[in-house]
Amino acid sequence: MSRQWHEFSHPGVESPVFAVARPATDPTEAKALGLDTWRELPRAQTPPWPDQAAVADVCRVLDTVPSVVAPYEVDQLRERLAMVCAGEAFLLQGGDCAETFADNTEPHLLANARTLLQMAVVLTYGASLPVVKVSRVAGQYTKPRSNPTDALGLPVYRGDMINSLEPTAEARVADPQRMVRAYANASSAMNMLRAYLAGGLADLHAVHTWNKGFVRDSPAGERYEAIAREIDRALAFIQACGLTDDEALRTVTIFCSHEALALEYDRALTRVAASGRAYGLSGHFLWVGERTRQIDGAHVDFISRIANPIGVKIGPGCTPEQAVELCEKLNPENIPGRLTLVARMGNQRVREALPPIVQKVTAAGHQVVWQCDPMHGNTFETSNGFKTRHFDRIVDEVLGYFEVHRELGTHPGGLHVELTGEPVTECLGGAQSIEDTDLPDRYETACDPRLNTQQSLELAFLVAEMLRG
Ligand SMILES: O=C[C@H](O)[C@H](O)COP(=O)(O)O
Ligand SMILES: C=C(OP(=O)(O)O)C(=O)O
Ligand SMILES: [Mn+2]
Repeated sequence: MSRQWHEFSHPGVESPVFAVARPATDPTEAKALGLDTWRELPRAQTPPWPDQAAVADVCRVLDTVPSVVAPYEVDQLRERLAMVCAGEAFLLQGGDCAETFADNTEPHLLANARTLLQMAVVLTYGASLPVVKVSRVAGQYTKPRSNPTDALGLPVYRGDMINSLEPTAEARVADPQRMVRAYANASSAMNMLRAYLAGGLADLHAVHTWNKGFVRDSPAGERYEAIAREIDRALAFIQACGLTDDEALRTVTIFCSHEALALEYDRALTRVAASGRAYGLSGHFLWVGERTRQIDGAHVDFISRIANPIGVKIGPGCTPEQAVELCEKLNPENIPGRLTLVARMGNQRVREALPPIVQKVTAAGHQVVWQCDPMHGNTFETSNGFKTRHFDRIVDEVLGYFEVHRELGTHPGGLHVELTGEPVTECLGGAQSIEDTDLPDRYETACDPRLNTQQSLELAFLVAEMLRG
């Protein structure tokens, strides 16, 4: 057998891969691109930095470091999301509510990636469509909060990029140096993920073998056997056709995403591409949360200036008119794949709150990806003091979201979930019947309760059933 490898790929010198982006530090250029306009605007959830000069010092460092992602990757994601927009693909986004520096470890990152990939295989089969995989990773270090103080009366934890979860007054002081640590952690997370993915972590056969293990061991496995068997048969068919060595079966891309909340960080990691357009290169996909989506506010302005695919969370308080305004401001050129509207209505509201929004946005001709976040509208506190969500309500919200889109003839484009690849006990229910008395066993989240591995896969199988109608 000859031993040979391809040392060089040949993208061609015209390829965007060769087009190096530059720091967005030239004041005239930055002004023309509007990259600092947000600084003059009302801003919710501002990190309480005690020393603005220290913030500026840190940002000067981040202004010129190698970015976490590259512009051509960002464009690639936007193109894939354009397929979602056109009903030709499905979007799966998931990961920790809040990443932490302590948990930015290989085991944690790989477990989360593996769970996302396992879900993606099931959904690919269920939807008979390619699945775009986006993780909440490599930058999900900031949190908007309901109250400025916690139950102990301390300044609230706002994510590892801003302060520490440790419950002391000193640890809760916002520290801009944390942005440098966030950048270092984000870059190393992407570095490791890219390496494992290139090495075959996403091999379709391996991922399906893990899923078969899940079906075998899950108390509700029987319900999922039919789909698992069908996937088995499809893979056997592919093998019989001699397609097993296809590169596409072994490698996939996982894009990274986070909430654009600490705007100082995302602005500092903005670069100007060769095209002259600004890219937020702290992540492939940046979104603005329910608490910061004010149309004339800082966050919406900032993401309006970058060329990335972007998202906005919309809760039950969002009016159809507000949704249309967001589309006009964030995607004036109506570029497909540019804007994702992430509905997080709660299972009791989704069936009445979502249709008028979808109708109005569609009637106005806006092309958006419709994504369902069935987590954030279904959070409550148990009598023993744990912030949690019930699996049944999560499933019901997804069901409601599919019903709405089926009724309106629009594409239910994707799912956005908080999950981890570890056997935590943070959300109630699922086949393991987690109850409130089980929550203290492994309640490890730094912010919101995540689906554990089993619950994530169960959700994927249930959604695959829904997708098959
Ligand atoms: O992740 C989302 C928000 O940060 C979270 O739901 C707000 O949580 P809080 O109500 O505990 O502040
Ligand atoms: C804060 C979040 O969501 P939302 O803005 O929808 O509350 C989140 O996704 O963690
Ligand atoms: Mn959350």
